[in-house]
Amino acid sequence: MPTQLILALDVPSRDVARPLLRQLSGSLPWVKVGLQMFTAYGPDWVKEVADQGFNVFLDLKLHDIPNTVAKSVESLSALPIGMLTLHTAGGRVMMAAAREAQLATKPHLQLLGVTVLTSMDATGLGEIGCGEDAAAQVSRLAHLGSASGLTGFVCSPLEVGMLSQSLPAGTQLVTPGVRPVGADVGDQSRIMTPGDAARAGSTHIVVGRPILKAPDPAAAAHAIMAELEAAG
Ligand SMILES: O=c1ccn([C@@H]2O[C@H](COP(=O)(O)O)[C@@H](O)[C@H]2O)c(=O)[nH]1
Repeated sequence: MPTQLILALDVPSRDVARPLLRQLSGSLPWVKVGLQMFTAYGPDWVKEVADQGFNVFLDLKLHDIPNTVAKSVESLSALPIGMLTLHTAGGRVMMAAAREAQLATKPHLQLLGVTVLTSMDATGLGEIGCGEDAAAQVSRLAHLGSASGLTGFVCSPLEVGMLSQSLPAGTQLVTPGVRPVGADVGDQSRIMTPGDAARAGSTHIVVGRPILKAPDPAAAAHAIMAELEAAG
C-alpha cells in the first residue's frame, strides 16, 4: 500500500479545524487528534472527526504505570479511533499490559509505540542521560516494544530503513518529522521530505504545520499526497 498522509490537526479551535476538514473530506485518509485539541474538546472532537469520514489517529502518548495505561487504553477503546500512541519508554511491562487491554477491547486498533521524539537530537538525548545516538535508542526501544507485543512504532523517517529490516514484516512505521522542500523545520530535528520518507518505507507520514500554515492548506495537503503517490 502507498504511504498514507496523516494530517496533524494541531489548531486552536474547532472553528479553525472544521473548514479544512470539509475541504479534505473524501481525499485525506487520516486525521491526527493530538494533545492540543483533545485537551480542549475531548472525546466529542474525536467523534466529530470520525463522523466526517476520517480515520482518527489519537496521539495521546500514554506514559504511566502499567495498570493506569492499560485502563486508559480500555477507556479509549470506546472511541472511533484507528491508531493510539503510548511511549515505549514506559517499558516492557507497561507496553505488554497496554497491548493486552487493546486486544481484549478493540482488536483492530493499531497501538503505536513512540520511540524517540523527532524533536530530539544527540544533545537533547545526552541531557536526559541517554548516551546513545538517536538511531541506536530508537532501535532499542522499538525492539523492546516488538518483544512486548506492539506491531507499530512512531519514529523519524531517518530510522525507518533500519527498523524495517529488523522488525517483523508488516510492522507499521509512522513518521512525523516530515518537511516538504523549503518548509520551515520549526522544532523538528530528525527530518526528511515526504517523498524520501515514502521511499525509505514509512507506512504513514504525519504532517502538521507545513500544511496548516500554508497559504492554501488543502492545496498543500494535496501536493504532499501527490508527492507520496509519485514516490510509489
Ligand atoms: O516523535 C514525534 C511524535 C509525535 N509528533 C507529533 O507529530 C506532529 C508533527 O507536527 P508538525 O507540525 O508537522 O511538526 C505533532 O502533532 C507532534 O505532536 C512528532 O512531531 N514527533
